[in-house]
Amino acid sequence: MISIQQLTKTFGKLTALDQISTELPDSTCLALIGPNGSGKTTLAKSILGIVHPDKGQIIYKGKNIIGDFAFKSSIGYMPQIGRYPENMTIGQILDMIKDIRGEKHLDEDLSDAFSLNKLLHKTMRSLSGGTTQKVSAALAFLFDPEVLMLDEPTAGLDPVAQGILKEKILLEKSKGKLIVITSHILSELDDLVSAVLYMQEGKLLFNKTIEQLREQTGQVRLSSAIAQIMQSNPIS
Ligand SMILES: Nc1ncnc2c1ncn2[C@@H]1O[C@H](COP(=O)(O)OP(=O)(O)OP(=O)(O)O)[C@@H](O)[C@H]1O
Repeated sequence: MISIQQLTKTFGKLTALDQISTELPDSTCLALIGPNGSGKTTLAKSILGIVHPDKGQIIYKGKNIIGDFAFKSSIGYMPQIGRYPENMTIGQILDMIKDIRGEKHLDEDLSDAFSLNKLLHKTMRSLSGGTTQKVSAALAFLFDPEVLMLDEPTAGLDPVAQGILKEKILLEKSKGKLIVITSHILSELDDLVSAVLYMQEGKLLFNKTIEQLREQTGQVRLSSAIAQIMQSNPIS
């Protein structure tokens, strides 16, 4: 579980994160959603250690992880657009990252399911957007991390690859992992997420389970439930 306490981040006069306090439990696939500019990426990057918050704490296993580089080995990250050295091949990228991490225990489920072993000789420059996404997904899960942060993970993937990734996400959730997905495509989250954290203007509006959202709104589909909540609680 990750516990976020009074997390605040400003950029000049803009408050990107406004005293966010909430808990992200294990065995959860949590959707981090909200309008453009609401602070989702800033929150995700704070957990990833890319953004340094001004105030507050992010507690993982009893320790504040802000500025703690050791935590990074517990987290897998799939960026929306993966950027890799263009002249390197998929095989070289995989080998380089395995070398740097030096870990023996590898989870190659996604590499195998996406048949990346047939593409190892291809340079990153020559890959389609979807294949680059497959490499990013395979890397995020490769070291069997306890926490996964996935940014628009299925965007750009074909339906078969989307299905493979969704199955993998659900499998890892069932093993007790915390998976945080940032997405604007609510329909892709419907069969995946077990909780929703909704942000608006740097504030946390709610962090609720799917069951709570369904009970509150009477809606089965996530997109309909969120739409109903936003209509009944418009934020000016
Ligand atoms: N490095 C930065 N310097 C200045 N302002 C920033 C920086 N990063 C983010 N912001 C601002 O902080 C606010 C929150 O941005 P953030 O990227 O977290 O939003 P988001 O919810 O992820 O948006 P989107 O859905 O468009 O990706 C925005 O107003 C953004 O312009």
